[in-house]
Amino acid sequence: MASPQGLKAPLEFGGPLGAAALMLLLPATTLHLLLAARSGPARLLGPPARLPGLSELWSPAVLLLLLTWLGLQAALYLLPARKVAEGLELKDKSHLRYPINGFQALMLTALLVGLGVSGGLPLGALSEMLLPLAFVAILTTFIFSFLLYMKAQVAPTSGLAPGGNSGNLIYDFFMGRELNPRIGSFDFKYFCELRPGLIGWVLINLALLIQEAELRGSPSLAMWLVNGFQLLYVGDALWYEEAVLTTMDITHDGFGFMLAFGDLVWVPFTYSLQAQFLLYHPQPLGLPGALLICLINAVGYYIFRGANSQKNTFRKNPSDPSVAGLETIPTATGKRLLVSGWWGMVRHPNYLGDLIMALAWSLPCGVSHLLPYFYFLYFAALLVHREARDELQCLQKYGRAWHEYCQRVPYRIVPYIY
Ligand SMILES: NC(=O)C1=CN([C@@H]2O[C@H](COP(=O)(O)OP(=O)(O)OC[C@H]3O[C@@H](n4cnc5c(N)ncnc54)[C@H](OP(=O)(O)O)[C@@H]3O)[C@@H](O)[C@H]2O)C=CC1
Ligand SMILES: CC(C)CCC[C@@H](C)[C@H]1CC=C2C3=C(CC[C@@]21C)[C@@]1(C)CC[C@H](O)C[C@@H]1CC3
Repeated sequence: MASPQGLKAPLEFGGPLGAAALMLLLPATTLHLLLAARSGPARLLGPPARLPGLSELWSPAVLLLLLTWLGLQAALYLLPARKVAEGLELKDKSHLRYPINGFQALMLTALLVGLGVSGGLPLGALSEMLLPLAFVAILTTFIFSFLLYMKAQVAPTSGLAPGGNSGNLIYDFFMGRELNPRIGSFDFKYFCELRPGLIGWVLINLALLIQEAELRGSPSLAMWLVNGFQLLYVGDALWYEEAVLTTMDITHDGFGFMLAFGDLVWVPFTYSLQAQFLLYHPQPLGLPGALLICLINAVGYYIFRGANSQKNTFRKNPSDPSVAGLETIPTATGKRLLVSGWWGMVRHPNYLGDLIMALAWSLPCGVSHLLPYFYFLYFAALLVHREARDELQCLQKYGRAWHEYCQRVPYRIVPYIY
């Protein structure tokens, strides 16, 4: 297949070979982490204690459960929204419209689950189904990505992403060809980025907490902390849902296997790893330790939210009193870059806050195992890679102004270190 004109972009992730390797490695890692969390030694590295048979992985009933979940979230997405936001300008100068009702979807899901649990729904049993659920989610993601790839064949060239149209089938399948695949007003990428995976993640956490209460009489303090911190993070993402419209995932990346897998498999099944670990490996945690961990999470959240809100307010209305006094660098595009406040401390202060929170999510699991620190380690690698991708795009957008910003704010994520 010839690549459409004007869409040539340097290959990322090691090209087709790297993409093929990741498509094997990422599902295998997900299953490995789930198995390791349940095993006695809970080893992050090394072979799993045992390999599951196909009968433990495949279940039509679990597939039905997953499809019901996706259907429920799609129905909530289609409900009237408090606001409809416009995305950034597209190549053809048009703007797409997006419903802002993610937080409403979270609340309605909580209401439905609450009603279900009080009516006898055995939510704790979900914790026993995570392995087959992840397996069917992986299969579903492969099929979904194939359908997205086929849909892109009939999309107009202006609707294709800059990165996923190399002409190599494997690479383009992985990166995603179409930028904003939609049927009518239903936007698949926007829907997947924030709803089924993120809300699924907190639901899995809750199931693990309920299961722990059933097993041991009450949930442990460590389990409460992990549930509380991650619920705050997911609630925040959905409350500030509109901010996702300016992320590179929405504005730049195509929707293919990488994002579909990240949203539908990676987030719910690996981001809940700490709670999974705690169910099978209870950890003692005293009040002073818990308070210290809460403080670490609060500091991380303060930086994360402060930095994100400062940039979002500035981009929406630079004369807003909360940002009007900040120092800025003008760029040739007419946009300005903040060079004081949070964005004068490091070039990605929101990543710093996010990483501090990631550490706080692992600490309740103690220091006896590396496994619960997987999220922190993976996330540090993801943010370093993401920061390099973002800076390249900023350099292309802002040229000399970006160079000046880098000179004035030399550290990327951690002051005086990186
Ligand atoms: N938990 C997870 O798995 C993940 C979480 N995240 C989180 O999601 C959030 C969004 O992150 P991400 O999408 O990577 O990008 P950011 O929110 O960091 O946005 C980057 C963009 O901000 C603008 N910008 C950069 N520097 C400045 C400045 N000095 N002044 C003004 N604008 C500036 C540029 O866009 P422009 O100039 O065009 O406005 C740049 O492209 C973050 O909080 C991150 O931590 C991200 C990935 C994964
Ligand atoms: C499959 C690979 C390992 C890479 C997968 C990456 C995805 C898991 C992430 C890419 C960008 C993401 C964002 C978020 C979740 C993780 C993914 C989907 C947030 C929604 C998390 C909450 C924040 O407040 C906003 C984030 C936007 C980007």
